[in-house]
Amino acid sequence: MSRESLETRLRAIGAERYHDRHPFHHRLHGGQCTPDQVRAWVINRWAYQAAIPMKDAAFMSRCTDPNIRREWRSRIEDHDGGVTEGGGLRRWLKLAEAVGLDPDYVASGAGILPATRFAVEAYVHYVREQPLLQAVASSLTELFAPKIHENRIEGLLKHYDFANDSSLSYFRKRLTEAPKDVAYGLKWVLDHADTPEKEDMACAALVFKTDVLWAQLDALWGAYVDGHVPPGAWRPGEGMA
Ligand SMILES: O=C(O)c1cc(C(=O)O)c2c(n1)C(=O)C(=O)c1cc(C(=O)O)[nH]c1-2
Repeated sequence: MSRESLETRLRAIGAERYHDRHPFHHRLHGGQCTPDQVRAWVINRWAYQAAIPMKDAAFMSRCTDPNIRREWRSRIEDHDGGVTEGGGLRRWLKLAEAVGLDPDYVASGAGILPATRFAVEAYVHYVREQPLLQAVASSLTELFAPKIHENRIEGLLKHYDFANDSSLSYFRKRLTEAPKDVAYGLKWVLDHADTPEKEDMACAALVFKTDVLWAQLDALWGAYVDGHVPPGAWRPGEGMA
């Protein structure tokens, strides 16, 4: 298979399975979420945000080639930032404050849905344990992230009072961060998936990752749209500023 056809295959996986197609995102971006459903999303998505730099550290701990580590380390910097200015994590907590939550509550990870925690942990374990090709390929959902971030900025600004440049700064910043990460990741995968078996492995990694993302939104829907909140998970009214 050529590089082009592998890239086409990877993009087709996104077109079919990326979480922009999930009904929770349609609801969120279309203005149909209640304030508590938005809060539930902010609280649970923190689990993913908090785990991303840890999975990138796990990835880097496995790289013997300093060239890969040099490229990869900005991902951790993007999320953690410096002591004074912070990074993506701190920007996420600005969103938490804007929707009325106590940022310390959100950052504590309390109230996160069990299925969300399991999905996020599965991603970190996957990147720690699978061959590097799959570990890199699993990050390629970011090929599809700028489009969902743009749609989200537009949808939230249009429909919700809490949305403004400050509360949505996380997403705005990702629009410039994600493309550089994914350009490197995609090239690396296309360079290294040089047999049909490896191509299949790269595609399977991307499918796995779309499942990680989808499962988090299924959990959110079950708890806060259908109303089956599991024991110990956040209940409206908790963790408010
Ligand atoms: O809002 C989203 O839909 C979304 C999706 C993804 C993704 O596709 O995994 C990431 C992000 N955002 C994101 O902000 C982010 O920093 C990020 C890092 C990664 C990764 O796998 O390394 N995915 C994503």
